[in-house]
Amino acid sequence: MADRTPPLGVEELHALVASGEIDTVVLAFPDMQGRLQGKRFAARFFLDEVLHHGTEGCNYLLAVDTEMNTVDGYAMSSWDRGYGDFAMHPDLTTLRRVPWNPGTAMVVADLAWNDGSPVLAAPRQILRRQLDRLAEHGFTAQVGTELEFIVFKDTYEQAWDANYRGLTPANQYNIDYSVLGTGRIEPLLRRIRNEMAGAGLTVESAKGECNPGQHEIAFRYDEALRTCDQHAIYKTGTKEIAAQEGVSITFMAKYNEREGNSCHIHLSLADAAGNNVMPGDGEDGMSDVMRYFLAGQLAALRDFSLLYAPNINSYKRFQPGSFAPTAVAWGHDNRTCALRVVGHGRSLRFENRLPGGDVNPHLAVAGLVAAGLYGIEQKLELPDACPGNAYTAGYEHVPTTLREAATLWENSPIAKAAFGDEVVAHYRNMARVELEAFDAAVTDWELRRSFERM
Ligand SMILES: NC(=O)CC[C@H](N)C(=O)O
Repeated sequence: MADRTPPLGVEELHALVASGEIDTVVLAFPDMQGRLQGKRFAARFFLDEVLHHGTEGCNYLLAVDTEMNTVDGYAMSSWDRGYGDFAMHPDLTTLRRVPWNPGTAMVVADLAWNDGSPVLAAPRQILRRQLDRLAEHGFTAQVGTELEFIVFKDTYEQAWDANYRGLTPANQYNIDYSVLGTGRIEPLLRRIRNEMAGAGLTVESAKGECNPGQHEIAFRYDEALRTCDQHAIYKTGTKEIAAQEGVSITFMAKYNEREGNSCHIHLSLADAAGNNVMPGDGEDGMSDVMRYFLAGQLAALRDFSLLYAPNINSYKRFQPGSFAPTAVAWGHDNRTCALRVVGHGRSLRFENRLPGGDVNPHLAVAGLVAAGLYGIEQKLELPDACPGNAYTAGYEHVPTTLREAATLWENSPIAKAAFGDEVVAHYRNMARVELEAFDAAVTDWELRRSFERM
């Protein structure tokens, strides 16, 4: 990891503020959708006050819908409870520059109630709890997330005004792995790569993808919480850079009827010495721990789909022959399965192919860890690998709608045992709110089919 810009130290921040190089500090936390919510502080005020005492934010930030409407059904936050504050405490291990905002540093916050107790339903707290459980078994989770996105030549404002119709993608045809295709927007991709490196992320590469204008930038895996924080920073930063460049980028799971935007998540376990514990001596090259962990993924995949695919739109990706999964199956380097085992020896890991670009990484990785722990604790037996085309092999299907996923989640004993009733109810309500909003909406699909022809 030689090329990593180290996250900023507090002493260094003091010096940069004194010299005038940094004048702004963003303090933010990932919300239920994985978006960064918070405030931009004058750097001197941050150093004098916020660094020591934190700040506050309205607790409705974990109880609104995607469009920031107040909605009912959340036990921790409501009109009846007065929509008070929760505290935001900077996690200084996340302090970094964000080069796309000149003179600015950023730090991620943990949320707590006034009595100091953690906000259990906050995504970062949910992940921390599962990582603590994993640590009790002597392991850390090493995670990489692979976000795909589509670039349009229209600005975000033009896209909004056009109702997201008739936009011009940055490439006009399939540019999967095409160096010519990525070259077409290399100034944008290069800015994103270099400025993310300046924010402390370890960039690996950029490549083209199948849907016109679709690309992927890969980052090196890291410890789970760090990867998830960086995922949120990258997503926000990429949209900010796109806006500055007069273009727009979407991470939505399924923008149109062509290939969706995935966010494959890779995970391996390391022991206290940092060694990967996934490889073993058996014929399949896997350790018992890996087999249990993978069996847990299969057992909980449907119950935890809400964490991997949290929106109405997420479920439109799961189409046969699309490289997005439909089958609850695993295989060795098999891209037709929801779970793909990849790498050898030190690099052995599995990939969950369910999540789309709309995933909340903190929640999804919490799901992967909880599922794996279920497998370890129950010593679950791993079914046979799928050797061929999992799309047509008759496996159990991943949920096809948010409604199905929400019902599975709500009734899951695995979810209740791992996450607790409060967290299960909170995210069940989030799905209910989305479903009610969607059920009440008249879509352009209905208009096209019905206006004249019905
Ligand atoms: N790189 C790939 O395997 C393509 C994934 C595909 N875009 C999806 O939505 O899942």
